[in-house]
Amino acid sequence: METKDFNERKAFDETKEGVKGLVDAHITEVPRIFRLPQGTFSDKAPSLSTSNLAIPIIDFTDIHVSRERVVEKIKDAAEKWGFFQVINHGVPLSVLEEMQDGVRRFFEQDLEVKKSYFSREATKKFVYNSNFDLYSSTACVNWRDSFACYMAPDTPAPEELPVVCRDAMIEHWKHMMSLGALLFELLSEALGLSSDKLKSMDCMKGLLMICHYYPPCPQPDLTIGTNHHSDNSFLTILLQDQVGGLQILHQDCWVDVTPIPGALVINIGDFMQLITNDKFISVEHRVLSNRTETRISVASFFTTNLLPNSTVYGPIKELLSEENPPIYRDFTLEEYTKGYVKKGLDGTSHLSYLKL
Ligand SMILES: O=C(O)CCC(=O)C(=O)O
Ligand SMILES: [Fe+2]
Repeated sequence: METKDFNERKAFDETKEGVKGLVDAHITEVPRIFRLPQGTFSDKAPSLSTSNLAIPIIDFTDIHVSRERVVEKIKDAAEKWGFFQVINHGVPLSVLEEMQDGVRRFFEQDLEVKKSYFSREATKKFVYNSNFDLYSSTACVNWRDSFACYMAPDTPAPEELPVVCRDAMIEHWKHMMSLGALLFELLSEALGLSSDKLKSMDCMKGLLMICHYYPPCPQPDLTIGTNHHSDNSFLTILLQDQVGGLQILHQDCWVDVTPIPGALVINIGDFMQLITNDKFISVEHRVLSNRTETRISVASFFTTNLLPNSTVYGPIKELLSEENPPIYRDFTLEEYTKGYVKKGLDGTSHLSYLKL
């Protein structure tokens, strides 16, 4: 990173006010460090023929009576899209709405209180900052502020969480654990394995909750809310509001993940692609900025990421054969995540790092 770039990033960081601070100061032009390289949006625009493509929507209403049908749909979505939306998943709408309100309350609270949570220390339970990869990524800084908290395996005590979003986070986390358990069962079945296979591999041991706040942007075409990336998780459950802007790369086209009230977006992460030996795919996605509205999202990542965890993962033996030999070497989540964080969301996949 050039010195000029570094200095500008540091100055931004030291305000501890994030992107919201710039917007509150009524800037009219996007600062240099947030600007995308020219032409970014012209490479893979959704073409006319694919603009009506939509990621699968799976209804869990009758899951108890038609589990096989749901498993079939999940299998198809995990193999071809890496993304699907779930409706009638059992998480009450009030819990989801309260979580979004909690995120808004956190970012819009008294500035000094908010700044007291500002940190880049990976060991802290709860951290608020803007762009986790601010000092490592060579890509432009993103138009987004975030806070992050490991909710499992060691769930924080309520006092360790900000008062404005504490109850909402705990309630949301409980529901993510039960929905996560169901999803890991269904995914195991979709792989032709016993229902508890993925859970028994500790895929849900860790849950990292990251809440994003995307302020409106005066020049949305010059920057981006989240650079394209795939997730370093086994599975991610995403709650997005109704603003829109999330897109996934499908058959070389960017496809909108259109918000559906009450739905949750589910996506396969890198670790799932690795252990399924590419049967399920971890798909790249990004978030566009917009001129008028603040967007809020809550991502629940099933992973222990940087927490100490010596479990060694590799392609699941039962899925391998002579015709389907392992594509990836063994790894730990910590090792993978260190490389992922160092690289940052620079638009390249980290999966190739483990290729045999
Ligand atoms: O804000 C979103 O909708 C997506 C965020 C995301 O992709 C992530 O946190 O990995
Ligand atoms: Fe993501």
